Amino acid sequence: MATTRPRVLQYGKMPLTQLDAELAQAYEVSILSEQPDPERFLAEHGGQFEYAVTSAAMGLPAGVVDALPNLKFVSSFGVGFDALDKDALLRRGARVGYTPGVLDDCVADLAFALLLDATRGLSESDRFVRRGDWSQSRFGIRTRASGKRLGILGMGRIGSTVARRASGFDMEVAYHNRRPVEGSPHQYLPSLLELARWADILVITAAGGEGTRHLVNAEVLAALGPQGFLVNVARGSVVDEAALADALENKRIAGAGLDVFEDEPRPLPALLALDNVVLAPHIASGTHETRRAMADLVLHNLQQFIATGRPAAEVPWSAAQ
Ligand SMILES: NC(=O)C1=CN([C@@H]2O[C@H](COP(=O)(O)OP(=O)(O)OC[C@H]3O[C@@H](n4cnc5c(N)ncnc54)[C@H](OP(=O)(O)O)[C@@H]3O)[C@@H](O)[C@H]2O)C=CC1
Ligand SMILES: O=C(O)C(=O)CO
Repeated sequence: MATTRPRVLQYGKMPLTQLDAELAQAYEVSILSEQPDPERFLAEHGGQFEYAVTSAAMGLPAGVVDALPNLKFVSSFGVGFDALDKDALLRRGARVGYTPGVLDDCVADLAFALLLDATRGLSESDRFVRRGDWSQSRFGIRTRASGKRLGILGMGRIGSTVARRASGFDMEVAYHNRRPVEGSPHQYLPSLLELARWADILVITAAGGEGTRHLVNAEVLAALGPQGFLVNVARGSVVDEAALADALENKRIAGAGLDVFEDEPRPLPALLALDNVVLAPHIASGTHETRRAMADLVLHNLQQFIATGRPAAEVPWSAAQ
């Protein structure tokens, strides 16, 4: 007897190619971005899908959710859920799975890579050597990273992994969240401005979305000060990028390391012209090991939901339904 495989709407190609193949093997998959006319496809076939797969980067807009009247579950590749339309999903009563925890180490590693690069001028020194400048001049001396005060905005899963890395660099750690973390050995500062004044290096690991939009603004950057460094591995939306470019250009902060931007994949052009900022194309979770673990959780969440009505890892506002 022929078995019918569940139909899955995949919003676009996944950030791990094997996952596209694995999904297609286990389910009857339609990739929306591959349809010649996605809107027409949704209008004609939207009612056939109970399950959808997407990623933190692609998200899922209200227009798509609204065109899937029977949607029950979305499995998202990534831990950030700011690009998934919460209101539309809650209206639909669809649940949402995501991939927390499995990427913490690699994201914290990249935060440290950016921190060390920004403070020690590693990328800039690489450009210096390749240009042949070494035979004519000396590369300027830079700022020590170890032993400094590390401020963490967002002491969650990734923030606390960054804090563990910091102990190996003999750093003092303080943090700001909306609420202190029970049992945390680190100092809690009730305002971001206080944290920025205290810190030598401010690392952003807070969730993105409207609640954190432009938390790091010109005032916070001024508080960080001309010797201070900013590292962002969370979301570009947490930082006022124009204010950051202005602070970097006018040396109101010393430097920055950024993996995320307000309008990806288009960092503000002003940033591209500056030597005191290191730019990465949103790669913090981009290792073979971590992307594999994320893919496994995307598949597991989908299987679990189909079997039991609950995914293994569910976005908090979805679980609260
Ligand atoms: N660059 C990349 O490739 C990646 C980026 N990310 C980003 O990192 C983010 C963090 O992930 P993760 O650590 O797992 O998430 P968690 O939910 O564990 O941590 C988020 C932290 O943000 C804090 N926070 C939320 N809102 C505010 C606010 N308004 N002011 C201050 N602090 C706030 C929370 O504390 P509280 O609730 O007490 O305020 C919490 O400590 C993700 O949301 C994602 O956007 C994740 C993976 C990869
Ligand atoms: O997981 C996330 O939220 C990302 O940004 C990509 O890993």
